[in-house]
Amino acid sequence: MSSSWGYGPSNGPEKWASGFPVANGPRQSPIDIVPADAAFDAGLKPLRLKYDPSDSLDILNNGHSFQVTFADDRDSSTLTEGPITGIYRLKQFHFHWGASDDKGSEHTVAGRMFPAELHLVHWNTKYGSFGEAASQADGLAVVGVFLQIGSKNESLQKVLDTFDKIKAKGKQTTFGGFDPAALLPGSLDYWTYLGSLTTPPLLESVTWIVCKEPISVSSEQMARFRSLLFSAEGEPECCMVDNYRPPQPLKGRSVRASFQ
Ligand SMILES: N=Nc1ccc(S(N)(=O)=O)cc1
Ligand SMILES: [Zn+2]
Repeated sequence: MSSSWGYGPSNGPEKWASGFPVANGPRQSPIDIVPADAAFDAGLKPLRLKYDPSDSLDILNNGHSFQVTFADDRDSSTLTEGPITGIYRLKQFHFHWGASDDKGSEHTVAGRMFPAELHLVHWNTKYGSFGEAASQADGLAVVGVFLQIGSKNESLQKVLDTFDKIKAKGKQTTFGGFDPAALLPGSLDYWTYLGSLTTPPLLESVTWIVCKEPISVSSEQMARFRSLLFSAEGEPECCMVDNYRPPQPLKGRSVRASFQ
């Protein structure tokens, strides 16, 4: 199971627990965020995101999503402040999306699904590498941003313009000089809680930071996401859609808000 997990009826989220028992653990992600239940915490600091476009390296179809990978050998693209302590380096960003505009996000807000969700993945530099950090309770911090249907997102379009080169699983191409800050909403108000990776290995090492304000994406741009394939060249074509895990039980966790 561990090498062939996916989002289909035979290998999807309902089947992951057999290969990854932590799937039923106490701090799994995503969750449904209920704003009325999220207590404002005046002790939460504003997010401090400092990204260097020269750190962006390449874009890859990994068979589950596509991801833009960053050089992480220096403190040049970092997340500090917010709910975390220390310095977390940006490793990659990727998305989750649906087969139609009425679904696709992993986190939901009072039961509302968005057509897609962006994840900016950072690791705690006290652990030396992403791999080491991923197994630590405070090892990772992921900033989640919802996408909602509206005007065309010109920054996102730069990413979508590479899709002809990464249509199939395993394809990658260079992608330098991209500033991920251009994908952030105007307000960095956020909800935060302790959770996990939302795909196998589902490690419970993530401080989740979910932005309240979505960014825009046009319906035509969402159609471009759906032109990617889960399948590799030479395999029967399988459209990359519905690559999201549904919300998981809160199990007594609290969600805090950085805003009133
Ligand atoms: N193996 N690396 C991963 C990194 C981030 C995520 S997520 N979707 O939780 O941001 C999942 C897996
Ligand atoms: Zn993700």
